[in-house]
Amino acid sequence: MAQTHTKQCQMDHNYKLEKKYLEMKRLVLEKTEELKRRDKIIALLEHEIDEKDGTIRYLKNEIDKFRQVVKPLTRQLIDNRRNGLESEEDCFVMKTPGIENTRVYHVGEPRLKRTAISAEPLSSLAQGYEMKLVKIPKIQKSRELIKSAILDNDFMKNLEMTQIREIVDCMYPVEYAAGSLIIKEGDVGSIVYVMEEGRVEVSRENKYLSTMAPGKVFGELAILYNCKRTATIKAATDCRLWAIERQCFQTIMMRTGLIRQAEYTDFLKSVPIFKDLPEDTLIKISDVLEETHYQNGDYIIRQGARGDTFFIISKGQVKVTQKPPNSNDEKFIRTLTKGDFFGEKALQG
Ligand SMILES: Nc1ncnc2c1ncn2[C@@H]1O[C@@H]2COP(=O)(O)O[C@H]2[C@H]1O
Repeated sequence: MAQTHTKQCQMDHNYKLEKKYLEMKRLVLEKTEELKRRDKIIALLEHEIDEKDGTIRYLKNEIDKFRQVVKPLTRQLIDNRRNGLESEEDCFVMKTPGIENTRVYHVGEPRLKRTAISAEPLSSLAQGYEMKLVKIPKIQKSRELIKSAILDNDFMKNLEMTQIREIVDCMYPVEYAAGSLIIKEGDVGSIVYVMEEGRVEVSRENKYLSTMAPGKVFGELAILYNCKRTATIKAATDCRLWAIERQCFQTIMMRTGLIRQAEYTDFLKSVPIFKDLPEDTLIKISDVLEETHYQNGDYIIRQGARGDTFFIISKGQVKVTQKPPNSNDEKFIRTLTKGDFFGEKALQG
């Protein structure tokens, strides 16, 4: 009897132990699964951090590039001020012809005041820059690569599509062996490159800045801003690049500028108040005209705001309204159409 009782106790004990063991096993499995889930989250977060680090590095380099071009321009501005040139626009002359005409305002984009104006009319700049453009045949894949590299570059993405197409047409292939020097910091630059194959390393004063892979533009700053090469670029592997010479690049900029100048001059001739002005005055006015787009319902000028822009309508209609004092209701005054102008008080200073 006592033996049976002991056996029963032993069985109960074993049963409890087994139950506990199974419970522990379940817990271990649960925790292992939990750990795996957490490891996955950690891996995801680490990947996100890596990506963000990459973006930060990229943005730091973009800021660095902007600094490189702003520095000499600011220095020039300060020097000119010291030398007695008062007006900001008199001092701030970008020497690259046509560049100032490459900005395209997209619908809905807030309008910015032009900050860099060449003092010389386009027509005089054209002389000496115009050259015959030679088109280099290339496969569609390379054409796409060059185009998307330009559109990916903050300094070139605002070029017009016709200009981008011509740059794509004119780029010619060049090759550099691993280790060779492509651009030397401080040199006078004459070529803009697009990477097709390989990797290049960018450095300044022997300090590493970044590595560039296919689909990137480099060497654009010296050509766009007429400054010395802002960094050194070496081929980290064998590289296949596309290149375009400064003169060819400027001819493309110039051509579009001149075509636009002719279009604007023609437009001004169709506006009654301008039509009797001499041709050279019309050309000067067309050099400083900027095309701006507004969507239906957008306000162009607000009553009471300080005006600094004179507008001529080239397409569409503009409604003029006025709020009488002590009233919130806008009273319709008139509708203006093509050739009409407004904001003329801005011209009187
Ligand atoms: N911080 C940077 N990161 C990446 N590229 C740069 C940086 N600074 C300059 N560059 C590129 O290096 C090129 C050197 O010649 P450029 O100054 O003509 O144009 C420059 C840019 O294309």
